[in-house]
Amino acid sequence: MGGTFDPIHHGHLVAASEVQALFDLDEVVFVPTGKPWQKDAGQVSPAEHRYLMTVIATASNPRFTVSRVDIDRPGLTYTIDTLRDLAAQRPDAELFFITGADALAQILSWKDADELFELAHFIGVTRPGHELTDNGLPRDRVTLQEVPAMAISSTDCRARVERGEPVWYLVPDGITQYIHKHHLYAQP
Ligand SMILES: Nc1ncnc2c1ncn2[C@@H]1O[C@H](COP(=O)(O)OP(=O)(O)OP(=O)(O)O)[C@@H](O)[C@H]1O
Ligand SMILES: O=C(O)c1ccc[n+]([C@@H]2O[C@H](COP(=O)([O-])O)[C@@H](O)[C@H]2O)c1
Repeated sequence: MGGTFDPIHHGHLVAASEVQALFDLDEVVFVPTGKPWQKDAGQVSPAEHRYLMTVIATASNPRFTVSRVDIDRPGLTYTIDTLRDLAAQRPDAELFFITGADALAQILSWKDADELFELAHFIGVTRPGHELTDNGLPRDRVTLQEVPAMAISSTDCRARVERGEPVWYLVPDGITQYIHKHHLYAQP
């Protein structure tokens, strides 16, 4: 599962857990982006903070791991490179890329979109406020999957912290503590 994870929240974790169980996946690899090219670079927290929060949030699940491939690769982050790196590290694995309905709708604008579908099967999960459609996508390489709806976004979590509002229970407890300890999201 790729994402900016700024911060990781329970929407990500529920989606990953549900897909792991339904597709009987051996491992869910969370891959924090290095430099997401479709997001404003100045607005994204340093990669090491996002990586560490992802490690903390996933530590208790034996099937969840975190990969540094995107944050250690210089330059902008493209999923085509993520999948090539993961495939090289796990030559025998069948790869699935878990993504939200909003990201899936944009996938044809991603770098080397055609080749993406050769490297992985894409699982698009429901996300409140975004319709789940696979228009124009190869049916045999994309599966749409309903997961329990969690109306949580990283944008909202950041805004809540900035306004001094709680994010308890939207993110794992360790993430709330990490955000406060490191004064993320422009807290006073
Ligand atoms: N509540 C949610 N339910 C299901 N999928 C989600 C949810 N939140 C995010 N996702 C999906 O997880 C992936 C990574 O998301 P990302 O890290 O960008 O989080 P985000 O909450 O969308 O962040 P932001 O609000 O900063 O854009 C994306 O594919 C996104 O669609
Ligand atoms: O490869 C691309 O061109 C591309 C463009 C936009 C997003 N992505 C990937 O989609 C995932 C979710 O991205 P985001 O920005 O919604 O956090 C993450 O793994 C990104 O690297 C990939």
